[in-house]
Amino acid sequence: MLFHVRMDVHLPRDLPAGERDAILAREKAYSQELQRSGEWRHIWRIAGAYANVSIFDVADNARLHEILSGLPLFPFMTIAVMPLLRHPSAIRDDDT
Ligand SMILES: O=C(O)C[C@H]1C=CC(=O)O1
Repeated sequence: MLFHVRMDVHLPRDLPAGERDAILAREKAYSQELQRSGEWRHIWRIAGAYANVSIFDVADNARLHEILSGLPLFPFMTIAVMPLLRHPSAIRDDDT
C-alpha cells in the first residue's frame, strides 16, 4: 500500500546541540535503512521548510504507523498521511 506522508520537524530551540546531533544521526540511519529495504520509496525536502514529503510502500496501515512512530524525530514532528492508489490515467507501471 502506498502512502504520501508529509513530515514537519519542530526541534525545540533549547535542545542541547549534542542531543540534537545524536537524534539526527539516528534519524538518518533509520530512514536510509528503510529506503534500502524499499518501504520508504521516496523522500524529498520541501523547499523553504524543515519538512519532507515521502512516499512509503508498506504492507498495511499498522506497518506505516510502526515506521512513523519509530522515527527518532517522531516526538518533534507533525505528520500528515494520505493513502494513495493508482490513478486511472497513470502510464507508469510502477505507480501502484
Ligand atoms: O529532515 C527531515 O525531513 C526529517 C527526517 C526524515 C528523514 C530524515 O532523515 O530526517
